[in-house]
Amino acid sequence: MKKDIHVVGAVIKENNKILCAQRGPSKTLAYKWEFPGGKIEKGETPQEALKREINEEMNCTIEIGEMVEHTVYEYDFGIVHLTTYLCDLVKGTPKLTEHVSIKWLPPKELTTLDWAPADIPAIEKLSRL
Ligand SMILES: Nc1nc2c([nH]c(=O)n2[C@H]2C[C@H](O)[C@@H](COP(=O)(O)OP(=O)(O)OP(=O)(O)O)O2)c(=O)[nH]1
Repeated sequence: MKKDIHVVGAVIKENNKILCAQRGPSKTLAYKWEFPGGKIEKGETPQEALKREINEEMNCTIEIGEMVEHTVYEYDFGIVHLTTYLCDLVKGTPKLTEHVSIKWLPPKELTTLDWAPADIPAIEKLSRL
């Protein structure tokens, strides 16, 4: 049986643009675009996990708002349960640490990137904003 992987992603919005991050070459889903975030650890709420991940990954602090989308997507390596939240930056500027590239795009241009398949429902919702 495939393992269930519970993941949270931050849709960070500033000046009507959304932060998009590109995965590195040595990762699963190499070079795909995603929302910064990661796996929820034991005992964490989704919100706690997301704040921790953004702190670790991008060196900044966020405030978490409404949920955007929840999707379940079966990859060959496991079943990803992805929940995305609208977020505001409260401290710091997102830095490249784990990702090879980051971009700020207006919602309507999000579909121009090659997103991880689990993200597509969120991208479709956001691109209609
Ligand atoms: N952070 C994030 N992960 C996503 C998104 N969409 C999506 O399918 N994923 C997948 C990629 C990973 O398999 C998993 C998140 O794991 P992670 O971010 O903590 O770990 P990782 O990059 O080191 O991944 P891995 O190489 O260990 O699989 O969820 C997304 O928008 N954001």
